Amino acid sequence: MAHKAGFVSIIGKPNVGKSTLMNVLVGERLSIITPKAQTTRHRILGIVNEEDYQIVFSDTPGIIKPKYSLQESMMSFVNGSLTDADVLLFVTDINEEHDEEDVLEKILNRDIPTIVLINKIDKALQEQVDEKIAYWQEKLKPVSIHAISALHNHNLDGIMDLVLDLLPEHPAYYDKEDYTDRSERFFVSEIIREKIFLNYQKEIPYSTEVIVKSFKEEQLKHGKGDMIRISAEIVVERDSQKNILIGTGGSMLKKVGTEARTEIEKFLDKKVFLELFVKVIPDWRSKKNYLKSFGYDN
Ligand SMILES: Nc1nc2c(ncn2[C@@H]2O[C@H](COP(=O)(O)OP(=O)(O)OP(=O)(O)O)[C@@H](O)[C@H]2O)c(=O)[nH]1
Repeated sequence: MAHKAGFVSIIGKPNVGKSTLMNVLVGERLSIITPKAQTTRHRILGIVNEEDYQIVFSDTPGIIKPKYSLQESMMSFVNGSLTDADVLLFVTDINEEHDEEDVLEKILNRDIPTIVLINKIDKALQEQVDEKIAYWQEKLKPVSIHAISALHNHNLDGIMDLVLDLLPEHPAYYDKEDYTDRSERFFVSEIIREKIFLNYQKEIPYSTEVIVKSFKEEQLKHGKGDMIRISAEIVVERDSQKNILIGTGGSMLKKVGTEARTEIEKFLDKKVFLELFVKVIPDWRSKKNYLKSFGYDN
């Protein structure tokens, strides 16, 4: 049988469940997930390899009207993923009344086969589901529409086969051993960022970036195996944010550090020693040079 390969972009508004879906489809916990909108800031690839195919999924930031440079970069990642997509998985949340015009603007007239996934139906009535299916059928005329729950892995069964049908014959784009394009360092910084999204409110998560400064493998004494020593910097925009991040007597930062370390140990399957520092860079989200050095130059 001929080999198939291609790019499948997962797109939609913030918080609809794109990262949850990608992790289920790829079978790895690659993208971080939080109840807050705009958790995903980059385009992250999740690769599914079999002998006769390679599907390269892209998780992308939720589509918004950008208000500052960081969000502009986030939207350029979305545009990039639309340029090379062979198939689109458009995810929409059945319970949220998003204004989807900006999404439609991006995907209509592109001539990319589109599958609509109406997500979070575990929280909806059948009537609502039927109504939304009719709505999206009329609006997008997609290849097919599925009412799913990514969180509960419900109704996802046929989607891989459908995607595969739509992919062209092509050699693999990536090594067949790879399951992502990102480094361990990147995932470590994402896990720390996830814990910040989960532990702080209001503007703190959105004003924060995490940079892994060092990542060193060390031998434990007495033949007890390896450990990884990681040092990471948490960047915020103002002194007041730094104080909140650290918390009274360092309590909050300690909590974030412990939660992150536990998760990083699971991810790397090694013992980890994690050190966190907080640094203020005024207005970094609007400064092109910082955005570039943090990986947002697209
Ligand atoms: N009830 C329910 N919640 C879900 C489902 N899928 C995802 N969620 C929740 O929705 C929230 C957002 O999920 P994400 O996967 O981070 O959403 P996203 O679209 O990647 O979000 P952005 O990073 O803002 O683009 C999380 O709290 C998920 O647990 C679902 O099928 N049912």
